[in-house]
Amino acid sequence: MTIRGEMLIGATALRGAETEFHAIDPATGAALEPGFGGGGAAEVERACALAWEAFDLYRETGLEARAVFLETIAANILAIGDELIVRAMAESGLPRPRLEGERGRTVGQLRLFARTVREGSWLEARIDPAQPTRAPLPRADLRQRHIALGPVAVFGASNFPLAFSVAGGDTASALAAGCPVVVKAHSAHPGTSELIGRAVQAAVASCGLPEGVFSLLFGSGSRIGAALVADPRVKAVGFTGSRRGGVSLTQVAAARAEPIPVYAEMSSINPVILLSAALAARAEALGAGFVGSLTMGAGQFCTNPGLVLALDGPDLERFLTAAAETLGGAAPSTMLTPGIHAAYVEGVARIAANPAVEVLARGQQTVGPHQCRPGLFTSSAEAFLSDPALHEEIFGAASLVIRCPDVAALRAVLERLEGQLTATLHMDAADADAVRALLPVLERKAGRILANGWPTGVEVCDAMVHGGPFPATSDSRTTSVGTLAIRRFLRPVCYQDIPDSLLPEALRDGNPLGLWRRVDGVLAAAGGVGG
Ligand SMILES: NC(=O)c1ccc[n+]([C@@H]2O[C@H](COP(=O)([O-])OP(=O)(O)OC[C@H]3O[C@@H](n4cnc5c(N)ncnc54)[C@H](O)[C@@H]3O)[C@@H](O)[C@H]2O)c1
Ligand SMILES: O=CCCC(=O)C(=O)O
Repeated sequence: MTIRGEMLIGATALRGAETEFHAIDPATGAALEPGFGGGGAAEVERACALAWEAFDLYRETGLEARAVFLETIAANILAIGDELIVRAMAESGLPRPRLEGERGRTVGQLRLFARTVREGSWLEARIDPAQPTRAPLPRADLRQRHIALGPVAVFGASNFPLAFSVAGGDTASALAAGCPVVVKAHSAHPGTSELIGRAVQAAVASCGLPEGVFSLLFGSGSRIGAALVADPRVKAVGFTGSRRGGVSLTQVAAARAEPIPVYAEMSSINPVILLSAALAARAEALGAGFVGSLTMGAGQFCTNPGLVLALDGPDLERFLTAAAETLGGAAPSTMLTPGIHAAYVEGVARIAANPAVEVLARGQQTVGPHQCRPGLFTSSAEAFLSDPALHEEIFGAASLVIRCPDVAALRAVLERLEGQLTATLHMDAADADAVRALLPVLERKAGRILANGWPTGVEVCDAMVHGGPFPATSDSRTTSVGTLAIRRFLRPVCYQDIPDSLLPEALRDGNPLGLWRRVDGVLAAAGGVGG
């Protein structure tokens, strides 16, 4: 497949007339060919018009047809072959094994949503049959299902150029829900985006779907990104990126004549709590394991463990010695973009200059451009509680260990934290009482609570929650990874006394889709009303 520097608007491919830009290979600083033309108002208008035109048809595609569409996208992505991996490596600085794994995750995610679509429980069909003789008042026939919200604007993330980008979780879950998608590509990996975009575009065509089901735009976030979110035909937004970008888009969405939901995943420092018995039993192993998670992918994971809490004492010293030793040997690795690298260097300089912070260890010196030199820092609970600057995420392999004088201080630090994607507990049996005391706090703070693991590496499955209170996300009621993500793009509709032949199939008496439905209060397997 040839990368042409073109946007994909419905079935067409065209070059944007706005400012040309190139992807940068962060490992060399060199500009990659070809150049990409950014889109403008005309392309946003066309993509949104096509998406709106496609909406009513696409949202009523049969479950099987929609599932096959998702599976076709997955097959088309695999069919691109090594060109995809080579281009993604050049545009992101990420190594081959990581990108091959991410491609597997992306394809698996699409197939998981195909399974979800076929199974149909996301329709949440509910039927309360009429009770014409009920006294004192009869009950009407009431039936509920979920329908797609409308066209969704998706912002590709820089740090997962496949799994959180053009055909990543936001796109897969929106398409699964029945929503057309307009992607605003991340300018860090436009070639990867075009390759994946063409795979989706080809699937739309071969599955006989309306062309507006998918479009891909390039260009400036504050111009076409904001214009897309402001467009009245767009009904929801999926975003993974910076806190500033996510907050700005929620403001654009809230200021519309018709405000819409923005599902922005933004910032998290993912606290890790080392409880006393666990620390006593395996401080050295914990130190090494922690650094493995911290330095994975140059620390450019939203699940990166950026904060460690433990009671001060000899066992914490053992942990710190092991972590410092492992981190001291950690090789530098290329970061995603010059901008992300500059923000990391600035963040590390800022924390290192904080008088309440000790620099415990740095990784090996960098040898190339835009490389991340990992950093490990320590401070006290007292300093953390009095200085909000210490709560800020440094996107990259940097982490702060807080020495807590007692359990009350540890709990106070937790209470002071903003919302998080994850919270991790390292515990042994003797820590059970401490865990019981902390769990209610962690439930309030985080979307996922882990025991004796590391937060990096999110499983794509039914039970996953990759979300959490602000600023982890802009809407804590859902997740951007896993099958529950489909809910973000659905809303319930109730049909009262609508004749059976006019009802959507999901709600008809004969249950032609064979769904699990709640009928007269009872969750029932395939079968007609009353059957
Ligand atoms: N939470 C995460 O998983 C995560 C992932 C990547 C980056 N980040 C953070 O974001 C920083 C910058 O990285 P990035 O470029 O990937 O993120 P970003 O938020 O700057 O950009 C993400 C996407 O949003 C668009 N965008 C940004 N601001 C916008 C605005 N005001 N209006 C409309 N669109 C806008 C961009 O054009 C891009 O397509 C990193 O240093 C890091 O701190 C966080
Ligand atoms: O960067 C955000 C996603 C992190 C993730 O998916 C993972 O840790 O696997």
